[in-house]
This record gives sequence, structure tokens and C-alpha cells, in this order.
Amino acid sequence: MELWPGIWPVLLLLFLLLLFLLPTLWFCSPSAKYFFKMAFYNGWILFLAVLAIPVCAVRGRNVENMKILRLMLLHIKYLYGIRVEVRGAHHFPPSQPYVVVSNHQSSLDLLGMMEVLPGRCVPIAKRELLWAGSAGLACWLAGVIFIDRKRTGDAISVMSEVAQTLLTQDVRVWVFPEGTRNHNGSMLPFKRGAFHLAVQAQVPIVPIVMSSYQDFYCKKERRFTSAGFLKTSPLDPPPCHHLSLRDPPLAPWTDISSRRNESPPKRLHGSSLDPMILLDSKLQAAGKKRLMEAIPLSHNFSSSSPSKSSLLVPSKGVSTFTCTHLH
Ligand SMILES: CCCCCCCC/C=C\CCCCCCCC(=O)SCCNC(=O)CCNC(=O)[C@H](O)C(C)(C)COP(=O)(O)OP(=O)(O)OC[C@H]1O[C@@H](n2cnc3c(N)ncnc32)[C@H](O)[C@@H]1OP(=O)(O)O
Ligand SMILES: CCCCCCCCCCCCCCCC(=O)OC[C@@H](O)COP(=O)(O)O
Repeated sequence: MELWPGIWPVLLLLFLLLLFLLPTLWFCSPSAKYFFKMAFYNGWILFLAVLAIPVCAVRGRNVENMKILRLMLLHIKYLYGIRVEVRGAHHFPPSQPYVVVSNHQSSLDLLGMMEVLPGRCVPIAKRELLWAGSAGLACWLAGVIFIDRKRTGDAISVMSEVAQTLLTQDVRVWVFPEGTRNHNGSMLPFKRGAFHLAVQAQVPIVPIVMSSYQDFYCKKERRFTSAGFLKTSPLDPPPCHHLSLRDPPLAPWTDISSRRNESPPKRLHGSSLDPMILLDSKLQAAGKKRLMEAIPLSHNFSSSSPSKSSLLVPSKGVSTFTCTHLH
């Protein structure tokens, strides 16, 4: 009993110590700053999810709930001083189902994603996210599609169901075809699911490239700097690759490859403290290149349905994919 009064000064001392230590770490240690920022990022999302769950639960699991999550997440970029610029939003087909494919650098992609997320669009996510507490539940309520990456067969059947849903319920799907986060400046080989999905549902693929975070964020170096940086989330200008199995073959890939070395990064504001527009043309080029490599590969997949697979095998040297829209 006598000990209790003594605990308050200790707690007060600890509190003062923290009050001194945290700002010191914040200003002196970039790693600590990185840690705090990421911890707050995750914590804040978990907190927002707690608020979102009851609102979303009214409708049950419903893709329309994604609008609520989107609105609730849009402010986070301001907390981090990240400016998001969207380019080429008009490349989204106006009102039809399609598959979005995008590069995946880190969980910060959520910010760019929310900025451009079209209506009735649900991401495909690894199953583990479902267990991320309130965030997992919020994702489930918003119709996020979960796949078990270790069980290819199961993942394929989920994707096949999604192909049906795309058409019957008029939804769009967002896939990170690298299948995991990748922050090395290039793109990992693409997984095939997104392309199967688009062909099965006969819908266009809309590629989106998010510029490199390297300038302000690097997980390996534990670096997450403040002020004066920008994240750009451009929609890749050359655009919707319509999967047409009937149209006469064109040579879309040569068109796109000639655009690979387009505009160098631009700095629109002079001062280093101003937000910078940094359109990472290399990553864009890598994205396009990968798309070029990956999309035709999906011709070669085997399908259990003979009629489908014969449709998908192009005649010799002919691409069945036509690019309906180039910027
Ligand atoms: C207000 C507060 C709110 C708070 C809450 C926060 C809210 C936020 C809201 C929302 C945010 C959500 C954020 C989500 C972000 C998450 C990101 C991630 O989790 S990224 C990881 C998961 N994504 C993927 O993995 C990509 C999709 N993966 C695939 O498509 C793969 O292809 C997969 C899993 C289906 C199979 O992967 P394999 O590793 O086995 O490799 P393969 O080579 O692609 O496939 C193997 C064989 O299967 C065939 N195959 C694949 N898919 C097929 C299909 N659909 N039909 C037939 N065959 C198929 C392929 O052709 C291949 O066969 P052959 O080698 O070609 O013969
Ligand atoms: C129970 C408490 C668990 C706490 C976990 C904190 C979770 C905070 C929610 C953050 C939601 C952010 C959504 C982005 C998800 C993301 O980026 O996932 C990574 C996967 O794409 C790829 O995973 P990997 O293969 O591991 O790179």
C-alpha cells in the first residue's frame, strides 16, 4: 500500500523522459523517424477502420463500401506531406468492367490507389491481410478479394469466380501482378492471374504506374523523410489494352515500345521544399515493358475449357491483343 504513492513520481519521470526522448529520436535518428511514421501509418489505418466498420456493416459485404474507405483514407497524404498527382485519369474506360494492373512498392501504395480508385473497384489482396485486425474486417466489408498465394489452385478458382462477378455485378478489379511488394526500382516478373482474369471476362486491362518513392521512402534504409517530397501516381498514358480475340491484329507493342524513353522526370516547382513532381519514367518504362512481356504470355496458358483455350491461342505470329487506345 505504501508503495503506491511512490509510483506516481516514477511514472511522471518516465513520461518526461519519453517527452524528451521521442522528439530527440525523431529529429536525430532517421531510422526512428521511419519507425514512428510507419507505426503511425498502420495505427491510424487500424483506428480509421474501427470507425469505418459500423458504417460499412450497415450494407454488409458490398463493393460500394470501398467508397467509404476511400473517403476516409484520402487525408492521410496530407499528414505525411505527400502530394499525389494523377495523370491520364481519362484512360479509365468510362463505364464497364476492367482489370487494373499496377506496380506495388509498399503499403504506401494505398495512398495512390485511393486517389485513383474507380467506382466499384476492388483490390485483390493476400489472405494474410484479412487477419490485420480492424483493417482486415474493413477490407472484407468493402469486398476486397482475398487469395491464398500458397495455394495456386484455390487462388485460381477465386479468380475464376471473380471473372464471373466482373461481368454479372459490373465490378472492376485491381491486381498487383507482381504478387508482392517490390521496391527495387524495377518490376518483378508478373504473375499470370490478372491476365487470365481479363481474358476470361473479356475485359480491358488498364495499367497504372505509381512513380518511385525512392526520393522520400526506402524500407531497406529505414528512410521516410518529411516535407518537400511528393509521390506521383500517374496513370500510365498508353493505355487500355483491350483484349480482343476477334479484331484484326495490330502491332500495339511496337507502338508502346517506341514510347519507352519518353519525357524525363520534370520538376515543376523550383525550391527543394516545394512538392516536386517526379514522374519516374524509368519505372513507367519498366512497367510498360513488363506489360508487353506479360500480356502476350497469357496466350500460352492452358485452359480446362478447350473452346476457350483454342480462342486464346493466336494464329502464328499474330497477336490477338489489340491496343485500342494510345495517348
Ligand atoms: C477507413 C479505413 C480502412 C482501413 C482498411 C484498409 C483499406 C484498404 C482498402 C483496400 C486496400 C487493399 C489493399 C490491397 C493490397 C494488397 C496487395 C497484395 O496483397 S499483393 C499480393 C496478392 N496479389 C497477388 O498475388 C496478385 C495476383 N496473383 C495472381 O494472379 C497469381 O497468378 C496467382 C495467385 C493466381 C497464382 O500465382 P502463382 O504464384 O502460382 O504463379 P503464376 O505463374 O501466376 O500461376 C501459376 C500457373 O497458374 C496459371 N494461372 C494463374 N491464374 C490462372 C487463372 N485465373 N486461370 C487459369 N490459370 C491460371 C498460370 O498461367 C500458371 O500456369 P502456366 O505456368 O502459365 O502454365
Ligand atoms: C492485429 C493487428 C495487425 C496490425 C497490422 C497493421 C495493418 C495496418 C493496415 C494497413 C493496410 C495497408 C494495406 C496495404 C497492404 C499491403 O501492402 O500488403 C502487402 C502485400 O501487398 C504484399 O505483401 P508481401 O508479399 O509481404 O510484400
